[in-house]
Amino acid sequence: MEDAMTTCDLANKECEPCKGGVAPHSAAEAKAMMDQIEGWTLSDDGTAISRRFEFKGFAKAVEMANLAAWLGNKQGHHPDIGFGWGYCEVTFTTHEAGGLTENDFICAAKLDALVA
Ligand SMILES: C[C@H](O)[C@H](O)[C@H]1CNC2=NC(N)=NC(=O)C2=N1
Repeated sequence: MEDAMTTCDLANKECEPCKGGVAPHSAAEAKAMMDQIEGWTLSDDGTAISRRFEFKGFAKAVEMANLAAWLGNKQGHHPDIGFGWGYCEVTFTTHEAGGLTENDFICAAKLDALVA
């Protein structure tokens, strides 16, 4: 039996271009995916995942924002990013699906791998 997908498997996948008409994960499917990523929070409505990175100072927060932006651009799947002194908050959702798809979890796992 194939063992459950792990973070490293997800991190080795590439995002599929967001095609319209793709159904988002159900809340149950999204919840099941959460144990394959580290430190992310599922939104109350189950449509997005966020991770808050905390740092001393502003420069590291900007660096993290740039890293998340670079990853999103490379994958063609873009995060929403908020940052300020001491923190950077990264959120993934699939806008074209109106919720979460595998792309969001792939990007989260890739970001986890970059900061590990
Ligand atoms: C045409 C282009 O691939 C799409 O507009 C992409 C761009 N980046 C995206 N990023 C995210 N997070 N969700 C999307 O639905 C999305 N769509």
